[in-house]
Amino acid sequence: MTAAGLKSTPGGALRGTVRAPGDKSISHRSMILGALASGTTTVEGLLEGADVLATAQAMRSFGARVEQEGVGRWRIEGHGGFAEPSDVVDCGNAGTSVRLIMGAAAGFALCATFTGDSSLRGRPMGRVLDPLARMGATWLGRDKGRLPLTLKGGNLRGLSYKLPMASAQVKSAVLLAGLHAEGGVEVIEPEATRDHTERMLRAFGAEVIVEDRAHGDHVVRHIRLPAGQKLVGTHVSVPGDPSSAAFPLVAGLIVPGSEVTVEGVMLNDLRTGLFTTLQEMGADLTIANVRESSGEQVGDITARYSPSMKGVVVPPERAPAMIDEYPILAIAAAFATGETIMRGVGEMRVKESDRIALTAAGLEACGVDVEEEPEGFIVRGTGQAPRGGAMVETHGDHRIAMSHLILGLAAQAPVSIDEPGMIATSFPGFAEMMRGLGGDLVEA
Ligand SMILES: O=C(O)C1=C[C@@H](OP(=O)(O)O)[C@@H](O)[C@H](O)C1
Ligand SMILES: C=C(OP(=O)(O)O)C(=O)O
Repeated sequence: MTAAGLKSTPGGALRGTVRAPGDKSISHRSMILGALASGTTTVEGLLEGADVLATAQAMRSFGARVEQEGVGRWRIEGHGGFAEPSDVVDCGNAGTSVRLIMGAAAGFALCATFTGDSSLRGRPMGRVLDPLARMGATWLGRDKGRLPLTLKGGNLRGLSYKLPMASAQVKSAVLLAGLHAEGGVEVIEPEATRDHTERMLRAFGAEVIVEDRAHGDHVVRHIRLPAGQKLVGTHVSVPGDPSSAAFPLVAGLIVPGSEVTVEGVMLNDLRTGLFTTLQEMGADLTIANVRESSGEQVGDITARYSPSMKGVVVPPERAPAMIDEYPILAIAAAFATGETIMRGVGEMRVKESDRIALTAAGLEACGVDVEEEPEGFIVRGTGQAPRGGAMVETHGDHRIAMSHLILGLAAQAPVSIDEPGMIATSFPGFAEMMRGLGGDLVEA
């Protein structure tokens, strides 16, 4: 028997105020740093999505006590280090989970075998294994460092590592390994990526030195973690996830008559590239009540129906600040007039799916003119609602699923997706939230 899909049908205006679910990146890190630290870490607002729950389970297998105390409220008792797991560590669908945990584990004299679901087993791990091997870790696995693989850590040397691609996961893996490397580590970022690991390491008591150095008109970020850091448990309040808020907000922009507010959205400028881009397209997107929470700015974002959006060229250097948001940007672009050109996003091809290929295929199936390039794509909108009326294959990718369901709320005919269960990796409660705003989403 195959599981039912999910179908979204165009209907009336979306209206209401909702709260963004907890940020996935920060939720993963709160579990991992809590387990590495000595003492108690308490977390509120944790995203209880499948990806983060996989990290919680992994932290138990490395010896931490991890308990849920209420909705979004968790307690982690860390022992100041990782113990050797007695079984395979399964990180499910979560790239952030496995890459950060491999980095953290490499600092200890232990042997751990990692695996994941079929999507994660197809994703490149060499990008993390290369710097870890240069620090002295060893690993054994199949070709090109695909999972499953076994990592042996301990006795690490320091490293100065220039990131070959803009990846916060690789940066974080090196920094976490660096906690137990002789001489500390330095990561050099030609393009700044989300800085949640650096911020949270500081909140746990570590010294992290960040320096932006000008090279001509380009700024290169140097992040240094000196040797001998001790992490101490703390309290983490997780802000709302801008990558999840993107879905109800884009729905508000494209469904006629809508007004949707998402409260408590993190506004870290290394995450808000989508909102900047939508405003450049002419979207009626306003940010209010900006405040600080646990070292991050948060605000309430309101999206009002915006029938006159225009296509734009998205600057490639903005990609790290919105890398997970291109599929939903492409949906907004399909309702705008003119070309939206998205380049410098080759990293999209190595996410949960090849997101350039699947976004292009899904939009084309819904009657949208899309041109795929090796490292980007162009969406040509007509200013009219696209035809819709397709069953979109998601290859188990939560963001591809949610993006096309949002399209279906404003297209001329319903859109269905397969594998709706995967949405819970990052946004459990997505369908209920959209229904609460007035969206017609039903099993199909
Ligand atoms: O560090 C993180 O929490 C993440 C970094 C990004 O991946 P890359 O580091 O591969 O760019 C992003 O796509 C992912 O959803 C979460
Ligand atoms: C790419 C993503 O996550 P991860 O790399 O953690 O699987 C995502 O959530 O869009």
